[in-house]
Amino acid sequence: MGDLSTTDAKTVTIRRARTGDVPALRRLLDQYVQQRILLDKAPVVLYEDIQEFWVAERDSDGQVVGCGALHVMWEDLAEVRTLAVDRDLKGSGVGHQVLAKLLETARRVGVSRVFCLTFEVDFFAKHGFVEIGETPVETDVYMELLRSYDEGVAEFLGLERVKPNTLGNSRMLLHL
Ligand SMILES: CC(=O)SCCNC(=O)CCNC(=O)[C@H](O)C(C)(C)COP(=O)(O)OP(=O)(O)OC[C@H]1O[C@@H](n2cnc3c(N)ncnc32)[C@H](O)[C@@H]1OP(=O)(O)O
Repeated sequence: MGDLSTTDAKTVTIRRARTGDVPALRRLLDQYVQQRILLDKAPVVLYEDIQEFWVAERDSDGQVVGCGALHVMWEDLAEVRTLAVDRDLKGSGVGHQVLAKLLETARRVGVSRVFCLTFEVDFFAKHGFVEIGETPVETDVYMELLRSYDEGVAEFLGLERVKPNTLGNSRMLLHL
């Protein structure tokens, strides 16, 4: 057989992440953390969060070329995190496939609203996310969320101590 066509080389399968994917997740993150596009996550955090992650595995060679995570914050609320596609494959539809899977997962677990913090406003808007200002929870839920040790929840709440991490990002919300 000859070389794979360009289309075949970009065909991926979206599957749940496994612990063995952590080095590949790190490689994907490393492409974007230095420019402060994505927040860094230590390997231990990736292992702890592995059950939240989905990956895009390239069919032609089994390489992980995309990832994304869904973090549930409250009964009706989750956040899309760490959505990343290998630099060489950007614009091939992989990001949309991973995000679609995260939103399907959100529906399945019973969440009705999905938050994200991103520079990629147009990309998320294609899936119905809209920019928001205030943190979209009632005061009693806000007070409960303050009890979380999770940095992402602190960013969602807009706490001063994490604001340097989030400068320039847009806060977006999708109603499923
Ligand atoms: C909450 C968070 O995690 S925020 C962080 C988001 N991540 C980042 O900013 C990290 C850096 N960026 C990335 O990793 C990626 O660019 C992402 C995740 C933002 C988007 O993933 P990509 O795979 O590049 O996006 P994808 O290709 O699916 O769509 C982008 C555009 O590519 C083009 N495209 C989509 N499919 C194809 C295709 N088959 N062939 C050619 N072009 C295509 C389209 O123009 C598409 O635009 P559309 O929105 O009008 O459909």
